[in-house]
Amino acid sequence: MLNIMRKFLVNAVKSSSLCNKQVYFRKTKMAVISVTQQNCALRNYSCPPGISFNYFLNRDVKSLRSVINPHISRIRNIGIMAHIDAGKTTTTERMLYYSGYIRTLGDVDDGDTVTDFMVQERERGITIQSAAVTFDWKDYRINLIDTPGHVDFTVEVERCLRVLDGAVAVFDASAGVEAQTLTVWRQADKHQVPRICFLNKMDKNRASFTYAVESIRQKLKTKPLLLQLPIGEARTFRGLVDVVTKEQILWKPTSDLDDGKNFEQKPLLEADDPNLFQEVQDARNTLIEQVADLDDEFAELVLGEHSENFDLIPADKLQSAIRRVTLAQKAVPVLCGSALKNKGVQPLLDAITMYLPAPNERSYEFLQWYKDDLCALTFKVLHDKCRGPLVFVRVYSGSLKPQSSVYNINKSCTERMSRLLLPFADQQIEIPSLMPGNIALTVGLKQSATGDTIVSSKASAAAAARRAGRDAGGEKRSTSDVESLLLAGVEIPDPVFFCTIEPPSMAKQQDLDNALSCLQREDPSLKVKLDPDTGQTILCGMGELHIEIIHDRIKREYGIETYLGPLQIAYRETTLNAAQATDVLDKTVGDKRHFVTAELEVRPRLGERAATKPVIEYAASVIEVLPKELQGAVENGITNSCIQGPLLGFPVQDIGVTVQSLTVHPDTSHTMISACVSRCMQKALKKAGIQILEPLMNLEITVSEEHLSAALADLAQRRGSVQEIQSRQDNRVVVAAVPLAEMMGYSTVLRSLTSGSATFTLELASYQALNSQEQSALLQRRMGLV
Ligand SMILES: Nc1nc2c(ncn2[C@@H]2O[C@H](COP(=O)(O)OP(=O)(O)OP(=O)(O)O)[C@@H](O)[C@H]2O)c(=O)[nH]1
Repeated sequence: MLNIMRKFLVNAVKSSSLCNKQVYFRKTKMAVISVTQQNCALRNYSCPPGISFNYFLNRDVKSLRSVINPHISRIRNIGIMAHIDAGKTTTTERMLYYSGYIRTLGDVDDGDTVTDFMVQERERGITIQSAAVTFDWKDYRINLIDTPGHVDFTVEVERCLRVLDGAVAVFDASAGVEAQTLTVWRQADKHQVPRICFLNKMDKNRASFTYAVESIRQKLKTKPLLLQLPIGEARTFRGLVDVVTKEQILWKPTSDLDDGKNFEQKPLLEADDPNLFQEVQDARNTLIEQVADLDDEFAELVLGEHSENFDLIPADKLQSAIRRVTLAQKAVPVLCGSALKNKGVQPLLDAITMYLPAPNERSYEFLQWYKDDLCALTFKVLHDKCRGPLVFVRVYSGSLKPQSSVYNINKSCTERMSRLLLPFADQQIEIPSLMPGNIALTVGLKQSATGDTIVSSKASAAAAARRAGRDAGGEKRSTSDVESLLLAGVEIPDPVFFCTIEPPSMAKQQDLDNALSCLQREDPSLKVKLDPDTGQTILCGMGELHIEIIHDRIKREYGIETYLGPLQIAYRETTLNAAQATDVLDKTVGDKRHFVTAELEVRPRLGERAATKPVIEYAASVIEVLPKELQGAVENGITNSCIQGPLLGFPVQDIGVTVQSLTVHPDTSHTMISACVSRCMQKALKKAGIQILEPLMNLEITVSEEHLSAALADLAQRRGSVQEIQSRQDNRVVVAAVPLAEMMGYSTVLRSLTSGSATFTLELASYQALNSQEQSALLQRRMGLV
């Protein structure tokens, strides 16, 4: 019955070896995994041999299966997002504990949390993959996704955001808004995800509620609604006051167990603390005014019967109005606490159910085309050695059933799904169906990759495509246009680093290819290609940490010891000038003569921002006579020639192309047209002269005053230009632009310069032209001359 509950990828406990080469390690305390077999059994990471799953269930872990498909209004699909180290995993762990799904509190520093289950996550104390867990809080089903904070895994955050209805942004209350918070906040804006803010780490020495709120207001350009005030700060932090109800919540340790389960909730009286009482009174009045400004229904109530005395405004009316403005993304509720010290997480859970939307309160354009047919999105793939790929799906409409066939629009294939599982905390429960709004794991889908759209059949995809086509305002669209309307894709930024990867022997090449294709299905930001000159496999990633983790996973999960070549920068090429070229192709294959002449002009598109696809135009004389079906062949030829630039083989970007003349013999195949156009393009690009572009990064370093000058001196040697130095509490934040080529191994250097006290984030800003000296030095290096 419960035979499918097994934790995936949890051989972590068996491993205690450490990766020697570390790009990013957070804590010295994390040096060795300390999860013992005994811990493992208690935490139920996996089922040890000889012990049935019932063994675990019969102990006091909450029964998980009372309601498999709760009413949609009772579901919350929530993400936890933040800058690295803000405390997402610790907060998630507390949520699972207070909701009764785990019986011991895990700690990221001890490497035994539920959601950071990969070996690398536990060793390093960082989240790499997003993890989805399901639990119930009061009468609500919460599907929660803990996302990574490190900038190399931003794509992972974005693809999760698509399937979320709401998010909790976690902040370190001593740091306020940090670099990566801004990135994930922008992503959440893009996907229009309503949010609440949780100011974590209120127990830390330099924690400041006021500072953190101010930084949210200024840097995120949003309206914070203060729903709580802290009682005490830093060492004295001991509780909160609920501004809406004016109740104080004080955590009191009972005996020697301070797990935060016990707290006292009672009205705050003036006699308790007159200053705090007044502060709460003022905060409530401000909150009421703020909400009334944003919500007409509440404004009527405030201006009508309660205009004389805000105290009489019922808490539930204020809560409903806060919910409306949060859902409309006009403002963001702010709560506070300390996950590590077990304070503030239960009110946060209440706020999630109270203020964040249910799936049916969100509007998704594509739903109208599916009506009640199945529409689901895959947002994560894991590979389980026994069960094959496990694909996380979110159902938007219709329902999913095990032992059924589904159609994958992206891959244009029908697949059979064998089982459906709910990822309840660290167990998986088999379920008979999955209804709209809910999230589950599927077993059996072999082709589906992260980001695919799943429907019930090819016919249902075609019906949705017809409806989408009709809704396009009568405008005629191609099948591919309509299909793209049906899919909610995630833009994947181009990788900035690459390196060669080689198996220990040729015999292992096939295994390596299989491992890489599995990893690519899990992680669309990982690109793998073949070097056409050397035949070597090239791994392209979002950063040093990304590539290092992939290398490590190939070794641990697939048992292949690979060799990585030196990490290289993914440069780009563009043209310096405009140039024209002509080409003629005249080939007879069998009894068919293929004849094409092409004349093209290429030119730089100045001011364009990393437009990887060339902008193609046609001379009037060409467009008048060129049949639509040949246009595709011409454009393929142009686009393909931009994949590898003529100078160093890097992609060509920011160019415009005009097809000035084209003659095609009637029997000519499309492949021959593309080949001729492509050759013509290569000639034109060479004539135009190539300029190499290098990735320019936004760098943000948080460093103490004491180490500021050392960090700045080092930056100057790296062609870095400092744009701003901000103050963040006692620290300085240096905002700079630095070429990526100068940042290799920066974490090690910064660590030694600042005795490990500084942190930094690096994010692609743009591409900049190398000057002629730098360009010729690079050419010489690439040709092995220096
Ligand atoms: N003082 C204090 N430390 C905390 C608190 N919450 C988390 N931490 C610590 O902060 C560090 C980071 O915690 P995590 O929960 O891993 O943070 P995260 O945001 O999940 O990190 P990534 O997923 O790697 O981005 C760990 O050392 C935690 O013990 C808190 O409330 N107070």
